[in-house]
Amino acid sequence: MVTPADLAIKDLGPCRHPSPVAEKLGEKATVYVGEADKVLFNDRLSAVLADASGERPPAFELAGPRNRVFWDPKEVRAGIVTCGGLCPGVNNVIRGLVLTMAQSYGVPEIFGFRYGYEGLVARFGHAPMRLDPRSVEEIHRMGGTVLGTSRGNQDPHQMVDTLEALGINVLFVVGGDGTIRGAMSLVRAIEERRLSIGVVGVPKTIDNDIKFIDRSFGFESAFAAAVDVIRSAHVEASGAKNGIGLVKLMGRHSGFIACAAALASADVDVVLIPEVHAELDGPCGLLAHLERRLARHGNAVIVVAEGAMQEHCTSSAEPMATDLSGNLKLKDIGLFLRDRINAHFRARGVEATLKYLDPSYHIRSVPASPSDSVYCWNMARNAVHAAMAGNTEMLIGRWHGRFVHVPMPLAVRMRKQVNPTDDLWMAVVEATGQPLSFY
Ligand SMILES: Nc1ncnc2c1ncn2[C@@H]1O[C@H](COP(=O)(O)OP(=O)(O)O)[C@@H](O)[C@H]1O
Ligand SMILES: O=P(O)(O)OC[C@H]1O[C@](O)(COP(=O)(O)O)[C@@H](O)[C@@H]1O
Repeated sequence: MVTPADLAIKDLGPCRHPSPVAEKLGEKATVYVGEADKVLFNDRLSAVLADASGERPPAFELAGPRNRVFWDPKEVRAGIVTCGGLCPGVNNVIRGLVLTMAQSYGVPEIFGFRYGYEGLVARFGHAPMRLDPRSVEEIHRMGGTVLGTSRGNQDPHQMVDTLEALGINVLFVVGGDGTIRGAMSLVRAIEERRLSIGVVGVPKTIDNDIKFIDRSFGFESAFAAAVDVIRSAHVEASGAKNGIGLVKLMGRHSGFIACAAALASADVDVVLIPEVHAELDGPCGLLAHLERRLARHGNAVIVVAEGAMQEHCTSSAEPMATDLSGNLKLKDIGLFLRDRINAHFRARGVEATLKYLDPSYHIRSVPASPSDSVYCWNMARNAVHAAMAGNTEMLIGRWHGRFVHVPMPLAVRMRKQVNPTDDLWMAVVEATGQPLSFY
């Protein structure tokens, strides 16, 4: 077995050291490439990956400030862009990037590109914002992103045109898997032109579904907001005869928000997530379970992740629509369940009162919680340290409690999902008393 001490720089696997930016500048390159003791080797992950694909396990360089930096801070013109869906803490990350660049390194010019990757394409006419410590002083108090965001693919060459025209040499992308893929195509275009521009990512996902990020920023704030809504659903359900509270939460492919919010509220009787198949009908189906629950307790609270049970409301004949970024547009499982549950009890002559709550956009637009605020700050400052050290095509990860440098291609290779045989799902099953699956 390989141990950290065995890992020389050449064994860093897919990490790009020295970075392509450093390689291009040859003699001028002074990038600090790390030492063996700065490398985090992950046994558990190695076992998983080796089993699945026989591939060499990845090793991550620990994040943090370096003794020597690649860029002369006085010559840095930095850019920040935020893409995809909103998430609590994006403003904290912007603020952290600006403050660390300006105050720790003395970077003189920082541009905030507006409305996601659109802001990097001249024809949209979104002039970049100038950012400095003063302009970002208060932004962490608000949800959302002061830069704006968007979905939709943009031509990487047109985006590089803008970076080149403004003389940007370090770009921070704050976004999810789509944004990271966009950043990778941007890096290809930068390389084709043999430019020296580093691209560093801060992973953003309310769904908590990016690999090598134990817990994504904003996730905790979002599920804390969901807990309040679940409480209301519980109050409504308890106050009615055969009361049912049905809460739909975000989570396209991963049910982390639903699981965490259900566990934190302790008021939930059924959790439905994309990773665990659920039948509606039959003795082991959801409807029969609900009937039994109402007979015994007189009320029930259900939390459903938006990506759960999609097979019940889509037909294979009907092509799935996509949003501008190419993400599948899901059918509304909340409304579908509301109607099916109501119809089921009506058909049986059982008087039931169902209240449906959909707080999706509410929970992702709240300001960051105190612990997410600390986390965002650490993500941002480590991203700046990584960028100043000359890294590119990487993002800041948090893996087994350590901030690390994760190559972008590795981060998007597979999606993080709830494992139905692992602790989180077991905890949900034990807390709710629901079966392992409705199947
Ligand atoms: N494969 C891809 N190649 C290039 N750009 C992409 C790709 N996938 C998504 N993008 C772009 O990245 C941005 C954010 O992607 P999106 O999927 O909307 O959100 P997120 O980054 O949160 O997953 C959008 O502008 C989108 O068009
Ligand atoms: O804002 P939109 O386009 O309605 O998107 C909703 C989607 O955005 C999310 O909140 C986050 O999605 P991304 O990570 O792709 O940005 C999903 O949970 C949800 O399905």
